[in-house]
Formats: sequence, structure tokens, C-alpha cells
Amino acid sequence: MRPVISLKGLSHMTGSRYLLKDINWDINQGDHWVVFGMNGSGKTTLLTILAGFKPLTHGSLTVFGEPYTNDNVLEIRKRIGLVSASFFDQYYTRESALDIVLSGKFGTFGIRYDIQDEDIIKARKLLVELHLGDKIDQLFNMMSKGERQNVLIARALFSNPEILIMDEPCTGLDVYAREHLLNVVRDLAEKTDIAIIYVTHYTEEILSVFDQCLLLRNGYCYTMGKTKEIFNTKSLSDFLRFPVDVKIAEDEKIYIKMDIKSNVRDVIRGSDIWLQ
Ligand SMILES: Nc1ncnc2c1ncn2[C@@H]1O[C@H](COP(=O)(O)OP(=O)(O)OP(=O)(O)O)[C@@H](O)[C@H]1O
Repeated sequence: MRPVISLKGLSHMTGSRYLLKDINWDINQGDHWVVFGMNGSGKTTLLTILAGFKPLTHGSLTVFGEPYTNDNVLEIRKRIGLVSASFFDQYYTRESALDIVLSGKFGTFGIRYDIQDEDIIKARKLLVELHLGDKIDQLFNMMSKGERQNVLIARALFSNPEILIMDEPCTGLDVYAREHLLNVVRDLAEKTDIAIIYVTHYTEEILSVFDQCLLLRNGYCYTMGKTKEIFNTKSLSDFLRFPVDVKIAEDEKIYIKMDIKSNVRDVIRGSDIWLQ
């Protein structure tokens, strides 16, 4: 089987700094990957390169068997749903929820001319399904964080993607919306052959369907393999360079416990004295 995404020695350099370094990774149709790493480890950079929104600077990347080119980038993007508030929040401001969802049809930021009535009906239905039925015409920068996240989820799903790339999709969602989204993701994972890549900082979001995992540290792949084998006390303590206790609950959710001491109170007290 040919991978739907294949990275060979992929790097991304900005100035003199590598944000990603020498990543080799194959993702097959129907794979469910979780990408886990600390703040600033390069997850968003990696996902936006995979989805064709940022170029790589070294190595190679093929998606559906082809490298991105100016000619094919929009066609390929249409087949990929990207949910990334870190990325899209930099671009969307005064677009309406409806227009953003419709832009998913074209793989662009804005909408083009060939919008059909059935596109509008589908976009509206998706927004209603994501509890935004009363916000269809609201501007992106007038929406709450969770509402914006739901708009981006609707945009990603609009084109019935073959690859779904989700960058911390539950961030900002309320408890109900979060469970709803996790159910949507589980359902897509179990009943379709969409390849799913899911980034989260919250291990309890790592559904049992995400059976493969890539750990990213400082822009390089620390390890990849079976989630159950990687998410254990020893491997994760080594990865985080900090002792943690990993527990897998009966519902197969993963929990990490750690004992972190804080000096903030001392600093605050100290600064009080300094201010006097
Ligand atoms: N345009 C840019 N120019 C220079 N450095 C950048 C740029 N964008 C991001 N970075 C840096 O690249 C590194 C990786 O950023 P990225 O957003 O990919 O990390 P992340 O793993 O998604 O982080 P988080 O978990 O905090 O969202 C960070 O150190 C960041 O400061």
C-alpha cells in the first residue's frame, strides 16, 4: 500500500534555526496518529507543511503520491481537512462563519465564484450540527474561541476529506462540545478510512482509536510507534526529562500525573518586598 503522506528527511528552517529536522514518516490511508510534544516542539509547523500551507526547506514530502507544486497545491488541499486555530487565527478576521466553511471547498482562505446552492445548504447544516446555527453570518473575529474552533472544524469536514489533520481541536471547547467532537472523531476513525492526525497536549483526549503515536521534541522525531507502548511511565518520563506517572484507565483514557514544585509564591513575596 502506498502511503497517503510520506516524509523523507523533512526539515524546515527559518533564518538559521531548524524548526523541524530530518523527519521520516509514512502515513497510510486509515491510519490514526497522535502527535505529542511540548510547546514549541514544531507540531503546528509540521501539520501546516503536511496540509500544504507552508513549504518545507529540506528533504521531501509527497501527499497522495505527489510533491506539492504551484499547480496541484489547491487540488491536494481540497482532499485534506486541516483544523488549526494556531494557524487560521493568523489569517481569518472579518470573514463570516459561512464563508470560512465554504472556503473548505477550494482549499483556500477565501471563497471562489462557483458556490452552488447545495454547498450553502451543506455548510449551514455542518454549522448547525456544530451548534452554530445562530452564528452562521457572524464574523470570525466576533466569535468566542470555542465558536471559532467549531467553524474551523466545519471547514475541515466540508470537503469530505481523505486526510483529517487536527491541531489541538478541543482547545476552547466547552465540556459538551469537547465530548461531541471526540465522538465525531471516534466515529470517523471507526467507520471511514480517513487518515487522521491528531495533536493534543491533553492525554485523556487520546482515544483508543489513535493506535499510533509520534513524539516530537525540539523539531525532531524522538520516537514513533504504538501508542500503548509509548505512553508508559518509563518512556514518557524519558521523553519529558521529568518523572511522570502514566495510567491507562478502564475506559482506555491515558492520564499523566506529575509532581511539579512552584516557586511563584516566593517570587511574588520577594517582589512585594522589592516593591516596598
Ligand atoms: N514564523 C516563525 N518564525 C520563526 N519562528 C517561528 C515561527 N513560527 C513558529 N516559530 C517557532 O517555531 C517553533 C515551533 O512552533 P510551533 O508553533 O510549530 O510549535 P508547537 O509544537 O505547535 O507549539 P504549541 O504546543 O505551543 O502550539 C517555536 O519555537 C516557535 O517559536
